[in-house]
Amino acid sequence: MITLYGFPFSNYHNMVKHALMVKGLDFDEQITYPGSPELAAVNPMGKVPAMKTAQGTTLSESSVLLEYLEDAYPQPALLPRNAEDRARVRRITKLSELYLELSARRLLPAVLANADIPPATLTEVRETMERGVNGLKVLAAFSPYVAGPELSVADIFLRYALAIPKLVGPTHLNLDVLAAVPGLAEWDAMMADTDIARKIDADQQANAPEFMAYVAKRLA
Ligand SMILES: N[C@@H](CCC(=O)N[C@@H](CS)C(=O)NCC(=O)O)C(=O)O
Repeated sequence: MITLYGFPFSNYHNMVKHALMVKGLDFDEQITYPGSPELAAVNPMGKVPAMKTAQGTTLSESSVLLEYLEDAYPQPALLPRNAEDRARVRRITKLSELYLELSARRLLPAVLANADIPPATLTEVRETMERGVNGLKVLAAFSPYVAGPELSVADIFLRYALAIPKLVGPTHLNLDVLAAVPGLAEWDAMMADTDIARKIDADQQANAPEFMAYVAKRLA
C-alpha cells in the first residue's frame, strides 16, 4: 500500500492526498512533521509531503508525487491524452506553484510569528503574485475546470496553491487573488463542493490545533 507522509494542515500534503482520493487509491496517511526523524528517513529535504510507493520507493516533491501517481495509476486520468493539452495543464500547474504559492509563502514565517515584513519584500511578493494573477486571467478556462472540461492535476494543484495567497493577500498585500481573476472565486467554490474536498478540509481543521502547537514549539 502507498504511504503518504505529512500532516493535514499542509497544502502540499493535501494536493497529493486529493489526487490519491480522486484515483480511489488506498493509502496510509502517516502524520509526520518537518524536523521529525520519521520524515527525515523518507525525505532528505525534510519537507512534507513524502511518499513510499506500494513498491517501496520513497519519493518527495508534490509535483513529482502527482506525476508519479499519473504514471503509475493512469485511471481516472488527471492529465489529458494529447501532448498539447498535457502541456497546457502543466503550464497552469507550474504557474500556480511559482508565481502564487511560493511567492506568498515567503511571507508565511513573518505572518505566523506576527513579525514586521520589510516593504521591499512585500513589493517583490506582490509583483510576482500579480504575474500569476495575470497569467491565470489569460490561461485559465474555467469551463468549468481550470484547463477545460475535465478535472486535471492543475485544478488540484491550484486549489491548494491558493491557500497562502488567500491568507496573506488581503491582509498584507492589498491583493485579493480570488477577486482579481474573473471566474476564480466561482471555480474555487465548485472545487470545495465535493466529498473529497470536504473530507480534506475537515481533516485540515481537525489538525489545526496540533499544527499550531508544532509551530509554537518551533518558534519558541
Ligand atoms: N517543494 C515542496 C514544498 C513542500 C513544503 O513547503 N512543505 C512545507 C509544509 S506545507 C514544509 O514541509 N515545510 C517545512 C520546512 O520548510 O522546513 C513540495 O512541492 O513538496
